[in-house]
This record gives sequence, structure tokens and C-alpha cells, in this order.
Amino acid sequence: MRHGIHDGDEITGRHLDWRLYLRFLGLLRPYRWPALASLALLPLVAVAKLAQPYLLKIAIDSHIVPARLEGLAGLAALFMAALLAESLLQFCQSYLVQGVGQRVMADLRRHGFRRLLRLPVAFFDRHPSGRLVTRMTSDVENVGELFGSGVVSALGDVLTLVGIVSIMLWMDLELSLVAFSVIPLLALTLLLFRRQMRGAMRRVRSRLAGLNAFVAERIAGVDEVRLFGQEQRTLDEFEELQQDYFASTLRVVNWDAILYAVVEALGAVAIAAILWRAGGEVVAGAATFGTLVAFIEYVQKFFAPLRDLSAKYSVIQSSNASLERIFDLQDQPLEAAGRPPAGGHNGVRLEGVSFSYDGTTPVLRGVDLEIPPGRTLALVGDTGSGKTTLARLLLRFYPPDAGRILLGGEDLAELDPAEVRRRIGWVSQEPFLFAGTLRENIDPEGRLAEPVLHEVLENSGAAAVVERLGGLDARLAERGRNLSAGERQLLCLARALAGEPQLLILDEATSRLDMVTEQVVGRGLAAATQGRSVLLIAHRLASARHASQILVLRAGRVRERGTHEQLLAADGLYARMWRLQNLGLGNGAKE
Ligand SMILES: Nc1ncnc2c1ncn2[C@@H]1O[C@H](COP(=O)(O)OP(=O)(O)OP(=O)(O)O)[C@@H](O)[C@H]1O
Repeated sequence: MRHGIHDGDEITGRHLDWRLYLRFLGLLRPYRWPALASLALLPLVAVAKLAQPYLLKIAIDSHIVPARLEGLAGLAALFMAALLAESLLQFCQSYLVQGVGQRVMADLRRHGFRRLLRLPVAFFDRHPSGRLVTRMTSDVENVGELFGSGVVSALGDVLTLVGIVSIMLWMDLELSLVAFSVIPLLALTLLLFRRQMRGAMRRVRSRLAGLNAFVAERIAGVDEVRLFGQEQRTLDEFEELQQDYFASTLRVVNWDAILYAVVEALGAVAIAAILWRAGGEVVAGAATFGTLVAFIEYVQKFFAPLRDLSAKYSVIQSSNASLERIFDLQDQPLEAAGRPPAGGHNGVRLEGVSFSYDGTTPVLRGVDLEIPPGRTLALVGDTGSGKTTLARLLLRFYPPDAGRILLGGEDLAELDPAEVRRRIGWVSQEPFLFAGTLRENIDPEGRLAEPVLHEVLENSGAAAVVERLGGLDARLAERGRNLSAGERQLLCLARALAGEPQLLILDEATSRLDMVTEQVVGRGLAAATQGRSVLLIAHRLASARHASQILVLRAGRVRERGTHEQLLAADGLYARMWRLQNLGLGNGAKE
């Protein structure tokens, strides 16, 4: 079995945890009336079903055997009425129960998705998206089935079984004991089956989630898959996961088939025992012919729900695993809330901020910085030195382990994260756009008037892209795939400016643009960022040189700070980086 993102979602709860089902009952509360009505119909269905063999017995014993035909037509009509009533009641019962099941599913999806959107970003570092999609889709479906085809119909089956046993005992005690002599064997089979199914259903759920996670990841990176013969390796890995899933499903199917066959065989043994015993009694006059026929009917009706119970048991088992997963999602702590910011705008400050993703490896160490309104702070440093992490902390995606971040003079930790993000514009290293129109992407809340929107497009240099695509109502493909990386970057820049942020974070925001476009954007940005704090993360030092202050980060620590000129004069890390970058350009390091 592979490890990594495709594994590790096995939830090791108890087998059939009743607390889960009690919690599940809570989900039914809004639909208690149709749910109760469907339950109330169960005994009626059972009565209609169980009346039929008894009517048969009366017809045989009171009319057919003594050759008394009057009243037989009435009995036949009664038999038909019982049959029709069974079908009709069954229909109403299924209709109600499936309706409730579907509504519970819709609720679970709605709550699950709402929850997902409010979980801390760190949660998504640990949970691959494919697995989460499985929780939102097939796990939810399983739980919906739990009510629809699981618990309620299992209750109906139990009711039918109790009814059959009672009628048979009442009709003929001795014959009943003969028929039920197979019950110990049956109990043993069910016990064995239950044990084998333990874990098997859970494995199926987990393997499916792993498979989905793998497929989702490889589809997202399909271009990379095609490189260097990755297709074959991907197919091999897929095959391995698929085999695992296939094997675990097959095990469930096998045990289901075995149980079905054993229950059928035991049913046949019970009927044979009745024929042998009751046949003798009928000949000796101790039992009637009608009793024999009714018994055979009842025994058949007894074993059919038992067989079905096995299928329902699988549904219940499977939903147990799904319930664990869904409730696990619902129990995840939400992102810490906070109060709305007071609205002051005196820039951003970091005081002694340290952070680590895993609690052991420090990524930022005691970072202090300040970006007053109207100023640009450029953050430069090696790959992996913690620049993007610092931006993520500012966006309140993660809380710092030590130190404080102040936005407009207020501690970020105390502020409402949604409000904080509304005040920050962010253009990430990997520009991401949603499928939909350009307008929906740039101004999702539809707040901006058309002239303002056009000014934003001009300032961000995205106006030409929008025009070329056919205006703001042009549609983008998933993730904006129908655009170049630079075009995506320009649109993300426009989106960030459209939010009229206090703080603008540009993480390599112009790295994918050609020189001319970068210059146009630079001029536009200079106008658009007036009065705002700007954090500019840059690898190309040329784009950082005009910043009010430049910070050089190395291994999470601020190693140098100052203006371009000051840092060059200090002849330290920055000056070395500057010389290296300019060497290739041939314009010397003397600037
Ligand atoms: N979600 C994450 N979980 C765990 N570690 C992470 C995560 N994101 C980044 N890191 C680690 O944190 C360190 C800093 O990453 P960060 O993205 O902040 O670097 P960076 O300075 O922005 O690099 P680059 O110049 O390549 O963009 C890296 O060592 C990286 O491996």
C-alpha cells in the first residue's frame, strides 16, 4: 500500500459506534414527521404481508379441502386486497423514507461545504482535496442510504420477523420448533459474517478516498504527468491503488455472496424439515394441509428479510465508516473568530514574529518590520527563506508562534479573519482564477461601478487582456487555463486592486510579465497604491530597488534592512545578490 497523501485517512473508530447513530438521529430532527410517518407505516406493511399466508390457510382448510366453495371468492378478494395494500403501503413508506434520506444528504453536503470553507488553512495542508471530495460526495451518499435503505427497512424486516415467529408459534408450536431448529446455525453464520465485515467496509471507504485523492492530484498536474514518461508511472501507481480498492470491495462482495448462499441453504433445510414433519402430521391428522402450506409460505417470508438484512448490514457498516468521516469534518475546530477591525489605517507591523509549520522547524525567526501607509517594503531572499510564509501570516492563514502582527494598530490575532482579508489584496506566486466571467473574478461582490472597474483594469495593466478576451463578460476556463500565466497574473492584480485594500501583498506578482508590460504595470501600480501599504516579495532585485525599504531574509531571519542605496553601500548579502543578478545583464553593479 502506498503512503503519503493517498493514505492516512483510516479512521480507527469502534465497530458500529452507537454514539455516531445517536448523532445521526439529530440530523433527522428537521424531518421528524415524514420520518415518523414512514416508521408508522412499517407495522401496517408487515400486517398486510403476514395476512396473506394465513388467508391461504383459511382458503385451503375451510374451503378447498372440504370442497365448500361459497366464500372462497371473498377470500380471494381479501387476499388480493392484502397484496395490493402491501404494495401501496410499501410505496408510500419508501417514498417518505427516500425523501428524508435525500434531504439529509443535501443538509450534510451543505453543512460540510460551509464547514470546509471556514476551516483553518493548515487543515488543507494535512488533507488532500480528493479525500475531502470523497467525504462530500460518496460518504454523504452512504449516510443518506443509511436512513433510506438501511435502518428503516432493517426495522421493517425485524418487525416482519417477529410477526412471523409469533404467528408460527401461535399456529403450531411443535412445527415452529422444527422450522426454527436451523436458527443456531443461522446465528453462527451471521456472527461470523459480522466479524468478517468488520473493518472491510471501512477499508473500502478509505481505499476509495485514496483513489479519488490520487486521481484529483494527477488531473490537476496532468501537464507534468505527461513529462518524462510520467504516464506509465502514474498508471502503475493508479493500478496499485485501484487493485487495493478492488480487493477490498471484492472481499465485501464475497462475504455478502457467502451469507446469501448460506441463508438460502438454511431456508431450504427449514422447508425440508417442515415438509418432512408436517407431512407426517397432515397424514396422521394432527395438522391441517392449510397449516403446512402457510408454514412453507411463512418460512420463505422469514428467510427473505434475513437475506436482505445482510445487505442492510453492509449499508449500516459502510455508513458507520462514512459517518465517522463526516462527523470528523464537522468536529474540526473552525478558524478562530475575532472582532471587526476598528477601521484605522496606520499600516502594518510585525513584532518579533516567529513561526513554524510543523512546530519544530522554524521558518520565521523574530521578524520585525513596519510598512506605514503609502510605503512599499520589499522582501528579498533565497528560495525557501520564508517570504511567502510571512505573507500568509499577514493574511491570518496561520497564527504566529511568537510575536504579534498589527494591522492598523490592532493585533491580527484578535480580528475577524474575513474582515482582515477584506482589507488585504494579495497576488500570489501562483495566480488562481475561477471558472466564470472576468467580472465575477475581478469584482466578485459586484461592488464597483463600471468607471472604477475600468480604472482598476488600467492600473493593473489588465485592460488590454480584458479587451482581447472580449470584455468583462468573457468566460474563463477552470483555473483560468485559457490564459497565459502572465495574463492570469495581470487579472489577479486587478482583482487585488479592486478590493481597495489597505495592504497590498505582491508575491512575485509581475514575475511572469515581459519587460514592457512590467513597466506599464509598475507605472499603474504607483498610482493605484498611493496611501496603501505595499509588501513586495521579489526575486528580481530590479523590481525591489525603488521600495521605501528592503528587507533581506535568510533562513527566516531578517539579515539586512535599508534602502537600495544603503544596502549597496553596506556591501553585504544584498549587494552580492545585486551584483550577481546584474552580471548576467551586463549593466554592472555600480548602480
Ligand atoms: N504548507 C507548508 N507546510 C509545511 N512547510 C511549508 C509549507 N509551505 C512552505 N513550507 C516551508 O517553509 C519554508 C519557507 O517557504 P516559503 O514559501 O515561505 O519560502 P519563500 O521564501 O517564499 O520561497 P520562494 O522564494 O521559493 O517563493 C520552506 O522551507 C518550505 O518548505
